[in-house]
Amino acid sequence: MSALLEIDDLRIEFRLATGTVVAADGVSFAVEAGETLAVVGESGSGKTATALSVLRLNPEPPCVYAGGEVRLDGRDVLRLPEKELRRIRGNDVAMVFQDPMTSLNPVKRVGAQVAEVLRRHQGATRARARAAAVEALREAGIPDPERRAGQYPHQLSGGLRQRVMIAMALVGRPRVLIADEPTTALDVTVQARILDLLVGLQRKHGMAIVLITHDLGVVAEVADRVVVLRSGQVVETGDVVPVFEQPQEDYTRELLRATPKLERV
Ligand SMILES: Nc1ncnc2c1ncn2[C@@H]1O[C@H](COP(=O)(O)OP(=O)(O)OP(=O)(O)O)[C@@H](O)[C@H]1O
Repeated sequence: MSALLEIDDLRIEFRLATGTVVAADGVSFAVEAGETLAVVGESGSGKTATALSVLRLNPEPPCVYAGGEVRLDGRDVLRLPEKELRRIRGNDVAMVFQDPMTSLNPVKRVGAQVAEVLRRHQGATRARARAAAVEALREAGIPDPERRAGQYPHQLSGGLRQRVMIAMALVGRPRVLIADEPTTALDVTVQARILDLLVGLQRKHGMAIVLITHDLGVVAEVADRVVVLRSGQVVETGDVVPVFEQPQEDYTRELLRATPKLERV
């Protein structure tokens, strides 16, 4: 049986005037419903390029998907027509990024931004989308969501803005959530609350999470499995506890050494 999301021997190239950068060089991993898979590795190892490939969101050009497949329910996303890709984005697969200020529209009320996702992807009526948006904000842990829905991004704290992003990502009930450094910009206590929120929503809805992070403390706290990337290649993969307790590769050991404290191990 095939997994919900399977990345199979993926090769991503950025063909630049200065030469070709290989961001993914034969990357393979799979994620099941209800599971959290962390992708870790130093800066430039290909984490984000690999994550964006799941929705075919790397800019083409300079990006070329030069080999392999990204299968969602067995269908290769990289070979789907744009119309079907649009249906998958926000419906089956959603993303949360590091910096909500750049992803939110500064001149639009946050409730309307959440509602728009539903209208765009699911053709919901205005009234239903509005009600669902308030519910999504509530589910994302935003107090007094009716009032907050009428506010603009700059009126919210960084933590609340990230919760709005999570509401936008989850309002379409995606089966896969790709979270790229979702808490990196936040201070430590807010980080912990946002991670708790994601884990809670995952339990409730059974979605798969692909968590991109350089923070192995976060991985230890929330992930089931981990993929260690280096220069576009998977150097080590497995369940988090054995990989962290007995890493097989020097590169993984170095990453672990660079992490100040790991609570679970
Ligand atoms: N749009 C792009 N145009 C050109 N090169 C790119 C582009 N996106 C990524 N790259 C290159 O691909 C390689 C992998 O980048 P990627 O952003 O996936 O790494 P990363 O592991 O996510 O790093 P970070 O932790 O710094 O975000 C890097 O060499 C990067 O410069």
